[in-house]
Amino acid sequence: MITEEHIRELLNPVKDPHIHKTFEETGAIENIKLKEDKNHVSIKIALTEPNSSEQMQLQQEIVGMLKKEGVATVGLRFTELPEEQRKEYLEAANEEKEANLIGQTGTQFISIASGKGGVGKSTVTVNLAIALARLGKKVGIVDADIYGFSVPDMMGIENRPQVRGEKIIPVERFGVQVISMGFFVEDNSPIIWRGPMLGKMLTSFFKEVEWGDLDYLLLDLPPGTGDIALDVQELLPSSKQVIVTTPHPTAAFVAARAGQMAIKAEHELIGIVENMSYFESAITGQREYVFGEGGGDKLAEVLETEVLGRLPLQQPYEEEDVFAPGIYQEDHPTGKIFLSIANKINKRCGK
Ligand SMILES: Nc1ncnc2c1ncn2[C@@H]1O[C@H](COP(=O)(O)OP(=O)(O)OP(=O)(O)O)[C@@H](O)[C@H]1O
Repeated sequence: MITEEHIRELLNPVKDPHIHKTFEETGAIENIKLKEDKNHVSIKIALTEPNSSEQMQLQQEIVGMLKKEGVATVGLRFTELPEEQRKEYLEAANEEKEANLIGQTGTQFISIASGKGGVGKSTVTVNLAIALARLGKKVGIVDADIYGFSVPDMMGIENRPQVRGEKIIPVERFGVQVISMGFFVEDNSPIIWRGPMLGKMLTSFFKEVEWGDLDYLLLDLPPGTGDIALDVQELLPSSKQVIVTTPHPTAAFVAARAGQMAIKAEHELIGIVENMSYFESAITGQREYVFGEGGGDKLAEVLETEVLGRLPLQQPYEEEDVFAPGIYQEDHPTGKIFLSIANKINKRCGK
């Protein structure tokens, strides 16, 4: 009959499927009981994620191993590792996964999401990235808004990325490293993308680009809660999210769905940016709430987060020497609001 010691020896190198640590490292084997008369073994094992599909596979693997050693029947019981240990392991595994993706550790991914199109998501992404760079941070943008990529135009980028060896070098503008779907499309022609291609495209934007050392990588996602948003949640499990809405209650209601999806996937919501909040008359200074009021606050209440800032309805200055139609200069009233939002985000991310 097999001994307890032999079972431990056999199972110690088996890995917890979600964190790639061995049972010996996690202390997963909580209990082993042998019934010699019936040649029966029962084992209690603690995992980071019990009841997953990976657990079924593991179960078969362990039963197979023990039967090979002559055990007649095997009873397995799975429990969860203690919460603190579990959290620590999962966070480390997430970081490792993301570091493998872009070839470095310590980058905070922030996805910029909205419920519907045209609310200013790309405007917020590029200006927030530039504001973070103005604070001295190393910042990148992935323009993953495949149907409506507008980042290159907004930033006035005319050149295309260079290729060095196997890697694509992002285009640098205003101190921000940029990769956009728009760089890889001829003549602005529309693209028809299907599910699996989207996932591949996003992975290439991380893996095949030489990002260098980044503090923040901002992702401009397509509006809504489609495939790309799901891919991001899968690929970047510790990414945080900022939601852009207009003050109109309907826009906020739609944006709530994007936020709820992030919460479900345990992604931290940093907060809401309310865009086109008001129009301020240059003559009288009086504010008019052209698109309604209260959307951002309502959304923050529903999603239990805060409004990071409210942006007025106002165009950037047109400066010929730095012509970039979507960028607010540092001394522009809206540029100052972006700096204040960037400061809040920086504090929240502990950078
Ligand atoms: N606060 C603002 N004041 C004036 N114009 C703005 C403001 N915010 C955005 N815009 C303008 O509104 C238009 C849409 O903005 P933007 O492309 O950022 O939205 P989006 O949500 O990313 O849209 P899409 O989902 O279609 O990509 C742009 O022309 C932009 O310049």
